[in-house]
Amino acid sequence: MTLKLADVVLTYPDGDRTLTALDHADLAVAPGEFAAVVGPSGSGKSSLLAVAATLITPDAGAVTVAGRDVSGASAAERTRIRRDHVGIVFQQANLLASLTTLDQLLVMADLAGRPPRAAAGRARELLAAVGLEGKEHKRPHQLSGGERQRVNIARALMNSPEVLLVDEPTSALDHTRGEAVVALLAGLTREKGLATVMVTHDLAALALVDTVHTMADGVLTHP
Ligand SMILES: Nc1ncnc2c1ncn2[C@@H]1O[C@H](COP(=O)(O)OP(=O)(O)OP(=O)(O)O)[C@@H](O)[C@H]1O
Repeated sequence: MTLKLADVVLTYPDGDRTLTALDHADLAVAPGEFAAVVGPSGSGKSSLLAVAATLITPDAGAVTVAGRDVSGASAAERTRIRRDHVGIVFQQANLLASLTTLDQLLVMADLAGRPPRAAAGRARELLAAVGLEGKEHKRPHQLSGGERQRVNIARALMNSPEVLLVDEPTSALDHTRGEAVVALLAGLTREKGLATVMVTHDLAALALVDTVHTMADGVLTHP
């Protein structure tokens, strides 16, 4: 399994009580598997992604990312694991307004200390793979919402992650563009052997995933 959460418990302080956001959650995603997590607002879906992304350390349980046990890892080790093995796609593209499409991707390689020449080749390849050939020199305001989300996906793949975590990728898009973005994620997951987890409210998106996990009050149930 490329991504594995075992018996994960996560609580947040809530006044003089604690709120259980993840209640003994288990999740296993294999290479090339496209998994969806659905559930009502506040049920713990974003918390699950944050734990899988090593952004939050749970109170208990084990988290394995790309074969690395991150449970006991230091903050610096977690940052390195996240940078080298995890791609994260948020709801809003969060692109840097002044940068071209190509530079949005090159920044990622630069942060990871990769040589610029190889990075430029990879960035162009990824932009072609997400259907953005010819848009390399456009800035975010010159792109449509769907195109910005494609840049976001290409950027998340820049450092060749094994795990791709995607939070509500279609929420800012109309139905047709949303469907195209999910189809793109499904294709990339298979082609690149990614372990992909997508949180979604979009029932149409579920037609293209392999597994649907349901979250309710912090409890994750499996197909
Ligand atoms: N930093 C935090 N501090 C305290 N409580 C939090 C924090 N983040 C989330 N929560 C609470 O934890 C629970 C799970 O939140 P989470 O954001 O994971 O749910 P979600 O399923 O992603 O919701 P949505 O679909 O609305 O984004 C909620 O009750 C939320 O209010």
